[in-house]
Amino acid sequence: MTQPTERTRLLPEVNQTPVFDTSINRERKLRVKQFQCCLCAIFLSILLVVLIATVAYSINNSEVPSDNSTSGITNDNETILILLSNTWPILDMRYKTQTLNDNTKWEKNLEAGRKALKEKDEIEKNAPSLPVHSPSYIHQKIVATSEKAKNLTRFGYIVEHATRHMYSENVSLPEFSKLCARNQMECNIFQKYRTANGTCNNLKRPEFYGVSYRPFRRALPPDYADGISKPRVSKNGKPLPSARSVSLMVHRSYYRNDDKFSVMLAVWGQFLDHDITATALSQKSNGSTISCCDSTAVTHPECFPVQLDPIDPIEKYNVTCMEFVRSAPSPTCCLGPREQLNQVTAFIDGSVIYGADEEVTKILRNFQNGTLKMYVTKDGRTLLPISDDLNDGCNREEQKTNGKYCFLTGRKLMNKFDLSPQKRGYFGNYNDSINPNIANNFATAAFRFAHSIIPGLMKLLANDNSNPEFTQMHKMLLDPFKLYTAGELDKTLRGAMNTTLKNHLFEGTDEHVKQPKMCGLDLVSLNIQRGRDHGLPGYSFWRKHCGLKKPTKFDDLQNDMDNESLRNIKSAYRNVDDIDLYTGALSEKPIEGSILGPTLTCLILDQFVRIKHGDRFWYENSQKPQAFTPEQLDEIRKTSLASIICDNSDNLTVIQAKVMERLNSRNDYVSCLKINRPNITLWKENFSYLALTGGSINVVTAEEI
Ligand code: HEM
Ligand SMILES: [Ca+2]
Repeated sequence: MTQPTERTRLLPEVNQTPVFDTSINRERKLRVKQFQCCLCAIFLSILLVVLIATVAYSINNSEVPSDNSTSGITNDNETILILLSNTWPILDMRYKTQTLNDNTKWEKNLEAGRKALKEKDEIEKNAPSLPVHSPSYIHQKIVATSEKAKNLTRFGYIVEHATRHMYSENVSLPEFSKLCARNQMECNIFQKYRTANGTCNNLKRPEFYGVSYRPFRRALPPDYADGISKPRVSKNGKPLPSARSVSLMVHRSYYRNDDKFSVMLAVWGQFLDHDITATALSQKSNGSTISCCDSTAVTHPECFPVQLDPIDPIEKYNVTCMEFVRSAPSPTCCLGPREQLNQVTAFIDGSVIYGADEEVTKILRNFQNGTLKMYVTKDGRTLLPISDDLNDGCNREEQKTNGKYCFLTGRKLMNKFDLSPQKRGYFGNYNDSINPNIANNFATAAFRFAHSIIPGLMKLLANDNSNPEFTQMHKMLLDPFKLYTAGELDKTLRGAMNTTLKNHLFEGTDEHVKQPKMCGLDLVSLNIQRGRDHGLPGYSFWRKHCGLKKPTKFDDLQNDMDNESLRNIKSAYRNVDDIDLYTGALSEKPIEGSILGPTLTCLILDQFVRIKHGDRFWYENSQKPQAFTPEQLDEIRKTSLASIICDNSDNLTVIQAKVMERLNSRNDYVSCLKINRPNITLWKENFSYLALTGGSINVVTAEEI
């Protein structure tokens, strides 16, 4: 059976009847659903810029919080100057790997890898799976890993164990001239549209840069306990403090309602995140989940459960261990340390909507008027299609009552890095030497900063905005079927635009302490544990990477963190180099007026610079044949998330123009009819281009750089 993915499992053409009505592919009047892929991707890009701009806006324009005694701010100008003095994007540090090629020299290593895979498959037969619909089950299912990823990561497993064998045989690494053998791929330089999997975007590295199903980029060499794949340990060789202890000790609840932004900012952020990162998790060879906390059963080699201290508040609920399965090893073309697999394209190309490879794209499309398949509710409204897996953790009636899943950069910098959208004209800084691939640190730590701004309660607002209802965020997230009821979609949209974000940088939810029985999972612990699983070096090394002062002792961080955070960090960790990136970076004093400290600013900026400057199909680029005309670009610039929401909601008639900002007198309701929209008639397909090339394909052969 195909594995579900969070993104899009469609009903197959025949005979699958989930709990709810199957779809009749009917078209509905809504205009936006008919957008072509490229258009939607552009809108995504613009909205990304809005997101960054919003964060950036906060960096320069927010009021300094009144309670500086706890949060403080970092020395803004000095930090910005340090950041600016880096060469951007910041150079990745290379490290040694050994090219895999047909050379039989490696065959015995690969043989050892294959043997390890067989052994794993054998152990797995007796290792338990998780109970369907337990929180961890849902977690493993929604952190979706596709069938394709599963098969690829099996090769990753072989490579990892081949590397281990090579090391154990004490084979010395010979000098190498290039990191990996590069296959040569032929690309059509006249290709007007992006490919679904990102290939041929970069003509120098057509099958690697930005492409889906490739390993995450390493900005710093990994720090594994054994140099190959075992999760990071303390500098003194002992285990690190448990991720859960760090979560409880350092990530204290520190609520301060941020009244500037609405939950829509986070909703958008997460949507964007899913366009650029999706880490493959380990699963059994038959695709089932892996349970790690049953001490009486066989332990799966990919288990890395979070240990709990006897004093943990969860203990009283008889929970002694937190489920955690490692991310799957990515196949690489080299023998070397373990890498993780990004299942999606690094470009902001709408892969979250259309799929990140050709096969998925085909499954999703109607092949009629450029429409996607949709689910049509009884009352004729269209929603996303339903998963075809009854056990995907969501697709169940009982889930309705059983929602147990519980989880809780400044304008100056933006301008400097050309991250702001142009008001007119083209963006001229495409650079084919830039590797846009998503950094492991970005997916695993830096961009997860936003987990700290999600409120526990969501407002639901009916038409007249009176009598708000409240629902717990985690319940709402796992109850998509509520949207089948007329009015619920609009209530949820209004709620997201009218609930303000939390700004608890030193994140931690009341829930993860008070209601652990409900959760069994704590997102902060997962983030920390994930960083160790991926061998992310400690926080201090990332400071150095960003040009900031690398601490050699805890007290060196006195100016960078507030007293309480530093005190807690000191009591949690033994060595300053042990501090996890997620914890250290979130504990930094924010740059004045921002919610992000310097390390997060640096890592996030670096990634977005790469995504924009390294994308040949960026909507503002002037390269032909894909370039838009200046007139088309002007139309695109009229798009806003507000107009998209107006067009796709059921009966929303008024909206604030800046939906990611709170409704207020300067951002008040306006009629949906008054919101600007692009004139899409400028996109009437021009076939003369095909006629010009006579339908023939000009091929450029990719070179090595
Ligand atoms: C209600 C809101 C959210 C929930 C419940 C949630 C939950 C999760 C969970 C369970 C994971 C996987 C944890 C692991 O096992 O390692 C995850 C990963 C992640 N989250 Fe969130 N998240 C939310 C919002 C956000 C937002 C707003 C952002 C960013 C703006 C974000 C960024 C990320 C990133 C980058 C990852 C790694 C994704 C990957 O590579 O697979 N999340 N989140
Ligand atoms: Ca993408």
